[in-house]
Amino acid sequence: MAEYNRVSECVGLITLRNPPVNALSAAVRQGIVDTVQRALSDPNVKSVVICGQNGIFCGGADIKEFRSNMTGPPLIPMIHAIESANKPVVAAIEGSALGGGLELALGCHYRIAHSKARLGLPEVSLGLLPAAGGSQRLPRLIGVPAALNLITTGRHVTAAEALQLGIVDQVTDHNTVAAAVKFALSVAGRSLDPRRISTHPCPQQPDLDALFEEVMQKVRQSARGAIAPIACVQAVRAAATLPYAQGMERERELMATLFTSGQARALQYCFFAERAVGRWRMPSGARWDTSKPRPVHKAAVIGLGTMGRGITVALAQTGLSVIAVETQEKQLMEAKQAISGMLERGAKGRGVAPALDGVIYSQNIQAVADVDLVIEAVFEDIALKTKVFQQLSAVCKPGTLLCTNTSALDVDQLASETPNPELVVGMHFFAPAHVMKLLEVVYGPRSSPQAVATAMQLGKKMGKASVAVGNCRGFVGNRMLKPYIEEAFFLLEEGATPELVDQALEEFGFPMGVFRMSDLSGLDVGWRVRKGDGLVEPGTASGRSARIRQGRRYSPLGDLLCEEGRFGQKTGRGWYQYDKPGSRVARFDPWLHSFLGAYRAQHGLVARRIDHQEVLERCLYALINEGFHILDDGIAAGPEDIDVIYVSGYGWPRHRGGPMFYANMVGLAKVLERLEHYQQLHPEVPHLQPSSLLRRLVASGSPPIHKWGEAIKKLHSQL
Ligand SMILES: CC/C=C\CC(=O)SCCNC(=O)CCNC(=O)[C@H](O)C(C)(C)COP(=O)(O)OP(=O)(O)OC[C@H]1O[C@@H](n2cnc3c(N)ncnc32)[C@H](O)[C@@H]1OP(=O)(O)O
Repeated sequence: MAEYNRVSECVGLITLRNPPVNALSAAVRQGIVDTVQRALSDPNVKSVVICGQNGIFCGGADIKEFRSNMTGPPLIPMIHAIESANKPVVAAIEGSALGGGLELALGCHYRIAHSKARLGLPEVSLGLLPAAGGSQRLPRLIGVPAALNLITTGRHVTAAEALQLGIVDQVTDHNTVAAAVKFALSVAGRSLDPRRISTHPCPQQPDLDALFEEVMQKVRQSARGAIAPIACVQAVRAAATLPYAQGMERERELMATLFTSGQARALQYCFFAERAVGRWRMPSGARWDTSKPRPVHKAAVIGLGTMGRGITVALAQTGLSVIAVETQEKQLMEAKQAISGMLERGAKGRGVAPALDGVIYSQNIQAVADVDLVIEAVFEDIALKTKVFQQLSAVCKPGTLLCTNTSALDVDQLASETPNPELVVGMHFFAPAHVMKLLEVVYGPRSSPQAVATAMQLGKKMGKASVAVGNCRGFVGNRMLKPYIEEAFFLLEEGATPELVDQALEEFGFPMGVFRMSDLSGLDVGWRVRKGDGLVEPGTASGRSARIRQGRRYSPLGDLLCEEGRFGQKTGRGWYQYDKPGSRVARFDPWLHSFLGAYRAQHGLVARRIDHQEVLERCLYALINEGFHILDDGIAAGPEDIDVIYVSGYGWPRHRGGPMFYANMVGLAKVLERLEHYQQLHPEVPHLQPSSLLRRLVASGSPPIHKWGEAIKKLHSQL
């Protein structure tokens, strides 16, 4: 797990070997301890180089070991032994040096990095802090403000930035190990005292208290209830104010609390879930590893409204050549200007040239004749989309993949209107499409595995968290959102206020509660859908019957606001009021509160006191319950798919792992009991009726989430 060689006669070369990322497993740590000892005791060795195999230095501690009884030598004494060595030790950093990997490098006396390497302490994103001395050494090396930035955000820096910050001593474009060996030879015999970071004091920083207060305030605000960023600030404060040994003790105490926390479990679950969704599978048995994607060199986007523009930018930024089609000349010109602006801003942020030449604009759908893949992004209307698909089928070369960007329409219905339904998949982007991480790749019963593989691969290229899901109303994300929003409306009828509901959800960790979010996205969006579903009736009806539609409880509150022209931020009025249309600061609106009072009186409803607990249970458990239906229906292959969708696209707090992980943490029996309780109180609300899968999982002893897949298979085979 760590290989030892002597090179250039007097340099001991230690190579970490643990594919794919040379994580510091027990065996690797043991290997390092043994090989360092060997190099230090060999009188022929004057200096030592540590590198990683296959172009990657080290991806940090082995995260998989965190949930087991950890064995093998601990990291801290291992790094101390390197730092206190009497021969220079040089880290040769290629690929990544992250977490424990960078902490190992900080224990070395010198660091040489390849220009393409990335370095960072991302422990905070796993609910931890750099507790192998990283929180104490980094501030001593680069100063408190820069260390706070890196440790509390977990961001990775390029080799160039690492050099500028003083994390590395040299950057090379050539063979990093060769450069490190040469460097190691040049420093052999020099005094190592100034190179032992733990012996340095932190660089002086004026007004330390004010700095920490300011950073702590910022971190608390952005953490939305996550505890690791706060512990990171506390650990760096210890580095800045205490001697090294005491700082290490503080680091250890803070880590002990984080390590066993539910948040760390949730965040580490998210890390693996994001990778697991790439290993997609369909109910037909088709899978990621047996389905070969088609090459996509040229793509097209049809319809350049908000979504089409974002999709064009996301595609062009991957280096693809894109044909962007909009039939109206004025809209085409406006879109061209907007897309160029987005590409320029994006390129500036990434320090690269904008891919302006990668996009060709056209008013004519014939321009897409030779593309490999088309994404249709016209208005959300099945008749219009069907017409576009028929045109595309006539125009495109054989084998072109036809994708529809839709948030709710029936992908299978669209596919059935084309001669090659196997080439059709949905690609549900989220606005703004070039920014938002989530992509739902929707397959119908006739979509070919190759079409799914191609869309998934393209999503990955665009940097999206791409999740393959089955075709149903609302797919996964929006289908689960419906009962969540409905419960929020019902709570208003029963006595809650938008402020109360939003506060409960925001304290839980959502960036915005349901009503602030509805004001942002526009109340008219849901209104249009409900009209299409035949649910909206004139607002004069009163009494209980006005609130039962299509045989189930219905709240017309959202419709009534729309009838008043209150569409949210864009009209300056919605569930809240705004200074002017388009402004973003939501304010209490006395009109809304007297409207709610009058509405309750008209419908004979008596307002009661509702607390945060009830808001969370009704909104979140209704959403989770729909998640169980989705799993039972085979629309999502596993709980990870649902959780990645909610964390990457719907603002579910990452430190709570996603709705299905949260249900697992709360306890399935408790979720079931609360759903049953609310269902008894509200028998006319079908989404509070516990899903049969939830019941069956509880009956089978509530297996932990990583065993749900197995349990579901077993339960289905018993049906
Ligand atoms: C006392 C505590 C001291 C230290 C604490 C730590 O060090 S915590 C760990 C800190 N390190 C990280 O957070 C890095 C995590 N890894 C990454 O960011 C990326 O994997 C990386 C290294 C940039 C490589 O990215 P790439 O896109 O090339 O590969 P991918 O992410 O798909 O990973 C490939 C497979 O490796 C598994 N893996 C990655 N890192 C670790 C790790 N640190 N421990 C265990 N396993 C790791 C990853 O899960 C992938 O496997 P798969 O089977 O596909 O899930």
